[in-house]
Amino acid sequence: MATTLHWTLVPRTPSGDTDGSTGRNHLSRRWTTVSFPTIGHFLEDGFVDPAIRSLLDGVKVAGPAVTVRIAENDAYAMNRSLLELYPGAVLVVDMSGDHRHAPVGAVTAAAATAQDAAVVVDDGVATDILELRTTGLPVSARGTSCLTTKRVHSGRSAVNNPVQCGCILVNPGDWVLGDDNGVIVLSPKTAADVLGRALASDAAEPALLARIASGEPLESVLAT
Ligand SMILES: O=C([O-])CC(=O)C(=O)O
Ligand SMILES: [Mg+2]
Repeated sequence: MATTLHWTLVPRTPSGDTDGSTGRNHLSRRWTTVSFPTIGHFLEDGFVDPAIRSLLDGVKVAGPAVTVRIAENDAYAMNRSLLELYPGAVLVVDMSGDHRHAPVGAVTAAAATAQDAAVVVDDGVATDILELRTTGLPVSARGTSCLTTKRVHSGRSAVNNPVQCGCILVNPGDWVLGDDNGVIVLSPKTAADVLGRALASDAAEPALLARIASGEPLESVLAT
């Protein structure tokens, strides 16, 4: 079955950054050309627990993080974080270790879509999977459940603070890259450093594959 790639919009930052050469928008456009697994050839840190997987197929997105930590089933914290989203942003949800209550579903996805957010990465489960597929908003999560968050407040919830997601520390504004392979979180500096190296590696790979396909002895193709 054919799959659709869901690319992020080029994000507009809350401050209206439209930098054409070195800013966020420029980086976002360049992320669309790099293979995310190539980054795994260069870095050891920033790779979110692979148990957090895209619930939709054919997803490839990149955008800056808006974060929320949800404690004690607090659905209101999720609502507050939805109000902080901006075009191209990635909502990163820290469930404080709760992998039973789903903070993301049809209503959340509709609100995130209304804010032109790119994707939701949820260190917990999601719900309303049928509606999520229809909405088309990419959501990465540990799985699905019918048990949801509740209309309760928790003083331990927080929006746009550093959070943990899939054993990775995520700061608001970090780059979040996600595709069907998994999710990567990079500080702006690391992201800027690795992008050129990853693009160069991708550019070199077709020649390597062509040498293998042409029957060249593997001893001469593969470094030993
Ligand atoms: O309210 C929740 O906890 C999640 C949900 O069902 C929705 O966003 O539709
Ligand atoms: Mg729902």
